Amino acid sequence: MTTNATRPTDATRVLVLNSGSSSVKYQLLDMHDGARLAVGLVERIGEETSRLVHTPLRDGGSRERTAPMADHEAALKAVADELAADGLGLDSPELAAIGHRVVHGGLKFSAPTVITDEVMAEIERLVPVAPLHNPANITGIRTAQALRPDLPQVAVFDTAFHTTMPEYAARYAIDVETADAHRIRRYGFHGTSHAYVSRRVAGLLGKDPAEVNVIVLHLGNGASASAVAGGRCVDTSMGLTPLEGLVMGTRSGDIDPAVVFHLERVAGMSTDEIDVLLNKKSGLVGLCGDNDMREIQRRIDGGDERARLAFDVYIHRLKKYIGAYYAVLGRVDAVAFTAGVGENAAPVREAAITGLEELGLAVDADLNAVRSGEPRLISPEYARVAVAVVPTDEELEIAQQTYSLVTFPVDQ
Ligand SMILES: Nc1ncnc2c1ncn2[C@@H]1O[C@H](COP(=O)(O)OP(=O)(O)O)[C@@H](O)[C@H]1O
Ligand SMILES: CC(=O)OP(=O)(O)O
Ligand SMILES: [Mg+2]
Repeated sequence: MTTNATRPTDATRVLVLNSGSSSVKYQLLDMHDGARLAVGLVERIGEETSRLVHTPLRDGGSRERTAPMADHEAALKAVADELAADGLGLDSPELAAIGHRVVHGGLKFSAPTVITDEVMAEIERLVPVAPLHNPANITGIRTAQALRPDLPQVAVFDTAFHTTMPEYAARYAIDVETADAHRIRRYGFHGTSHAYVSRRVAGLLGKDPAEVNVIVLHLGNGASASAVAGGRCVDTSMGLTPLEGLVMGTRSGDIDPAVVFHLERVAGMSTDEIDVLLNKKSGLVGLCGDNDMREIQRRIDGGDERARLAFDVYIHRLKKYIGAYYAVLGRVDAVAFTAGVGENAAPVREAAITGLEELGLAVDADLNAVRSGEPRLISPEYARVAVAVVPTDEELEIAQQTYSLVTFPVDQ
């Protein structure tokens, strides 16, 4: 569908869809006053135990619906039903646009983009380098287009924030012609979160983003680190795909690439089997059978050695990236933890920073133990470098970028 869709005059609401490999997070916001009207999450899409938790914020309280949702289309239709039940349906004339998180935008998209046939074709072309994510994003866009063909649909790309990386950080040291022919380079992901968190940290320090150097640690199911100098990304741990870098829930992060040849030649595994091994059966789940940090902490408390080893491998990798990005930045003003693990797992934060005192880094045990949804400092006052916890808000960032694009369109 080639879209001529424009924002209905006076419409100020934006629906944001963040479609993950097996989940959809969504928010409906009124950009006129910044009010959140509804937030929700569909988990375990494709399983018998799919669950939708919908929270209409005007009335408070959550509604939970547990029902098998075979795919993302079914999940999005269930979301549309929940919104409609609160009089916030997708048919509302107050809806100005729908904003979509799109994980891989390659090099073409360094800014939010109104989705046309050409944009869709590019997102589809990138499926092989974001196999867990772009297909879900595409289904989200198609389902939303079918429900509201008249509305502008906007893509906000995870890769966009990283397009400022210098060439020497983005290039792999492989044959240049081969790399260029196949567009092989570091793209980086979670950019919307890295951008949002690095800005919020500057605010927390009472400084302008242009003045501060920050290491952002986005630790969710997928995890990545980035080095942000004066508001611009200068390096990040994910690469051509979201597989490189930190140890994640189910992904290995960095390994010797020769492991792949070895598994093919010696273990007789197919390329597809190795892909599944590294993306879905590795990381924390591969090391100890669990990918949820809460469960891993419970097991460690009970003396479980495999969970302890998984935790130690996770922390060791995290420390290596903090050290690496410290060196890349030269001067660091703050290290910021974000996403599910970074925001909630105090033992992860403590273990990652312990031993880095010579770098000016320390965590105050009492501040680290505080549970809060607000951005906050957890370093002692004497520390040279601030350590912060900053809840990420990819949906708010996507809503703001979507709304400003449909309100003040730029030539694309
Ligand atoms: N209270 C908590 N303590 C420790 N870890 C948590 C807690 N809550 C969530 N997590 C971790 O956060 C992960 C989900 O993070 P999230 O950022 O929502 O990931 P994603 O967006 O990739 O789905 C869970 O798998 C779990 O490991
Ligand atoms: C890019 C990526 O890994 O995203 P997520 O953490 O949502 O899986
Ligand atoms: Mg996430």
